[in-house]
Amino acid sequence: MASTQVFCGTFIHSTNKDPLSILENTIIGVERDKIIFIDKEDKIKERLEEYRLSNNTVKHLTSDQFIIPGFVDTHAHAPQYTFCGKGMDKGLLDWLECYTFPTEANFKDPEFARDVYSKVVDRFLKNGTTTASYYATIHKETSILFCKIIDEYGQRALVGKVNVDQKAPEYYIENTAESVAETEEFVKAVTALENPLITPCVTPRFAVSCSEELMREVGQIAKKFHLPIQTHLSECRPECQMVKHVHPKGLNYTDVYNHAGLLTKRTILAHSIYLSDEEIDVIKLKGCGISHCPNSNLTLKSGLLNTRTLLDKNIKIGLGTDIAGGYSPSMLNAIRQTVQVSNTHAILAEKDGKEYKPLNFKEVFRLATLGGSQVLGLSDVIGNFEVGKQFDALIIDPQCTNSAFDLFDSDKTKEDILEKFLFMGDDRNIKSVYVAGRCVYEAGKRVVLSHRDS
Ligand SMILES: O=c1[nH]c(=O)c2nc[nH]c2[nH]1
Repeated sequence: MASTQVFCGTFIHSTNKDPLSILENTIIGVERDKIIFIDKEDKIKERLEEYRLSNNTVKHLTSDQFIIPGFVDTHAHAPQYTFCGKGMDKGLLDWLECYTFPTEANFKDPEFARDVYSKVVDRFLKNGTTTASYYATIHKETSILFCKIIDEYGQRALVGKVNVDQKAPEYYIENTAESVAETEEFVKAVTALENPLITPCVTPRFAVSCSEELMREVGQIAKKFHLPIQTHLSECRPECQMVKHVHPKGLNYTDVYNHAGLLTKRTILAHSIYLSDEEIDVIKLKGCGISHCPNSNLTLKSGLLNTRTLLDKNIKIGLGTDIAGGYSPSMLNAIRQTVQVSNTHAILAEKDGKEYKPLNFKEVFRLATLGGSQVLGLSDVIGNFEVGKQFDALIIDPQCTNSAFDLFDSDKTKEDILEKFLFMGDDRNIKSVYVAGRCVYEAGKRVVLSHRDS
């Protein structure tokens, strides 16, 4: 069985019960894209015989290295990568007008789009993001081109052609009927790529820039083709006020989406900071997931999501970089900023004489992997290491050349080393990136291998 590989060493992942489960001296067998066995290393001989495999199929990690699941970025605006790290002086609504809409308008041009989109996917893979839920732009053709680029690189992704039919500049607005028709054409074109790793995602930008009719119509497309939906919800106070003004029927922000049929088990709601208890109940009832994007929320001065409260209510939560509201395309940054936002809640609570249990690094590691897979409706497929799931994984090398951090004798356990990597590591410590069992990136060199090369 030439397409079977066996990885041998330490694996660290999360389960529903345990945010950090460390499997030492372990072997994981991967046939094509799927995990076919997980066993102790002392069973290697039996397993190789059972599957008629030679020793050459075994990849032994060094004693310092370990394997974790690939990161899942639940919210990223791919076209905004061009101004990532710039333009952090404004709040959301001015930022959209000043930087975002003018930049996204450029994606009408396929040459420009190809260059930027290739760099985004390359960067995300280098940073260990094996799955991303991307927003493209309003342009159908270059949104399809983006999917073809993701296909070439072998990343797993949800991708949305964005819908905007109001409250945007004239140069970046669609006619409602055209937006709906092009969304369906986009869905059909992406489906025709026949890449099981790429899912079209219905993407009404947010309630400010979408009419009720547009939201209803694209909601119907999601229903007809059984697709996920992504949008923004309650990101900052001026935006929440604006929604009341634009949709004046007296509904709260969440109900504006609910009445349009946009809240489903496969809806990804970015931000969701200023929700009332009633809104949280609706989100729970509908089974939607929330993408927490702390870098963006701090950079655009939007607010501080109370992740602990939502987790206590069993709402699905994943993390997002939200480039370029967030200035970093790395999920390691999203992990760190999630911890900092949670700590800020604890500081504020203490000031008010209240108790607040901030998230620890293990819980946040789970949000960046398994949590993200739940938010994207992919928890049967990815998120951790279980027999039957696909092998999306990162080989972490804490002792690589130019490592971003140092280890000391006091760093005794794999848990210590994972913690250091999550807070101090960077892409130099990510040695290899696997998506659906394929190595799509090796440190220092890109391996462009799509699923079609099998
Ligand atoms: O962070 C954000 N980025 C965006 O591009 C956007 N559009 C609507 N709402 C948004 N929020």
